[in-house]
Amino acid sequence: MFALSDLADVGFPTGIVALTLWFGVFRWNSSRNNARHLPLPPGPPRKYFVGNINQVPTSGYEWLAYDKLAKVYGDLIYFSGLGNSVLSINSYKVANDLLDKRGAIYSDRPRLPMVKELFGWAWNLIIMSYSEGFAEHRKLVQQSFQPQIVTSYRPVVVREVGVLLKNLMTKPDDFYDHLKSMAGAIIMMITYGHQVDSMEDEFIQLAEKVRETATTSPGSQLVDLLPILKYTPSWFPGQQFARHAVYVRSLSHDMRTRPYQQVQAQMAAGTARSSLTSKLIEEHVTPTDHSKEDLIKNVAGVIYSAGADTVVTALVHFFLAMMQYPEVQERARQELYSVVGHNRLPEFHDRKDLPYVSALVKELLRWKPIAPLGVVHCTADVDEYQGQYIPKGTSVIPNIAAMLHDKDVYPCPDNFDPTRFLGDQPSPDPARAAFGFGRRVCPGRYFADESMFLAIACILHTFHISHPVDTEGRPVDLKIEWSSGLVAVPSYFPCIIQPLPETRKLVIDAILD
Ligand code: HEM
Repeated sequence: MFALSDLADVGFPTGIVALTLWFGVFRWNSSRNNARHLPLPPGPPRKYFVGNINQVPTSGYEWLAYDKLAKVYGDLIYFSGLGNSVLSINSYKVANDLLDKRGAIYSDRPRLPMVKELFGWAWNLIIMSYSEGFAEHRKLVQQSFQPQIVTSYRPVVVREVGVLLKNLMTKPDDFYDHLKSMAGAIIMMITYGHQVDSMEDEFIQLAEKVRETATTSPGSQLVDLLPILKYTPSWFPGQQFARHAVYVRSLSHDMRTRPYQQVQAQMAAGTARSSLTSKLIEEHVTPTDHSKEDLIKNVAGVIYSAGADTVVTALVHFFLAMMQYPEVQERARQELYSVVGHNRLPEFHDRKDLPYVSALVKELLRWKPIAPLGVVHCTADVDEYQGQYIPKGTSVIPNIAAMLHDKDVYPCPDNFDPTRFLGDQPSPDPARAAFGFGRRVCPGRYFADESMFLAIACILHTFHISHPVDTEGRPVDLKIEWSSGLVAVPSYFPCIIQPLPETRKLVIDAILD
């Protein structure tokens, strides 16, 4: 991965030309628009030429590094230099004031030449800017995941949770793979009517390859700060990422087109299952009008790319929390037994009678944030906030992890404690930050919440989860590390998963079609 200090690797002439051009343009624009000479928000000391942009955290666990800086500079930290400005937001209040309430200014995405132009992800709504068709794409995705529509996906979730339970019974050590397979199967069935039967499925494998390449957050690469570098040839010293880009571009292309083509072929043969894609094709594509095909490919592709990883990560955190907090696990199970009994699995309609399990799902979103820095926003215009000037084109990074671990809002934030959401004065719902903000808030949030609830309720109802111990009975050290991509994915850890005698039969009988 590149850091700004690697500038020497880029080669003197390219570096110096880029610096001069970008620095000059940036200085001219900033002074022209800040007519009242308001101060910029505080940040680390700036050096001549590069400013303080080289202090943007990029080396892993960035959310903790921002949080540390916030203790020195406050909730808003500003970095600038080389023609770029970055604003880190470290409190929910500021995120709500700017990203939610001033959505018209704060909902664009930055240019991100690395991800969009080199890696070929420009079609993906997650990083799409206003000018690239955001409104049209967003509308279609949002319509497909409104609460009323989400309830129509429930049979698919029920089926795949049943498969998950069976898999956990037969091969408990592979729980991580089973979760990936379940989340992928749900998304593929809803989006493309494609039945996933195992991790070997070609589309699950494709998503795995994409996941392997997504180890850094968009915006953290040198080429994102100095877009001119993308014009240097792939053999240029320090441009190894250009070669890697060719591979990633092919994955992006396949993810967008291959499942779509499968639906097209099945529709032509009359064998297609009804799905989001088949419905959109029926509504928008005619023999003489194919103009909406790209839009449909993009919309389906973004659901495929965004929907599975996030839910898998939340569920892996669930196993971790249950290992570490056996008393929480037992209380949730007792609630399930008292409401659902031993003769059937939990169902969606049970949720209203399961306050503790519902609180557990909320605590899961808060405890180990899934997307700790969300997705970077960008200002579409200049702005003023608390007497400070925020330039147009500023990349805005919400530190969601810090907001969900604010000890004034969530006391003892590192503890997994669902009771914080119960009683007369519950803590605020973490969904207000965990799913992002304003016009870019996660459109899949209702669906994610439903899938997580059912999987968690059914697992707790049928399995006991415990921490592995060594030969002397001491808990094994788990040595978990979290990745730095958009989703902070934990590394594999061992976990003991055993069927409960009371409900074992329910897993064996779980209906599969
Ligand atoms: C626990 C699960 C999930 C979490 C924590 C999560 C979180 C997020 C966050 C933080 C963002 C960025 C919002 C912003 O820019 O402020 C986002 C965007 C997005 N999410 Fe999710 N997400 C989850 C599940 C899903 C699912 C299941 C889907 C699809 C079915 C989905 C689809 C999307 C899309 C399409 C965007 C981009 C929206 C845009 O840029 O306008 N997400 N999500």
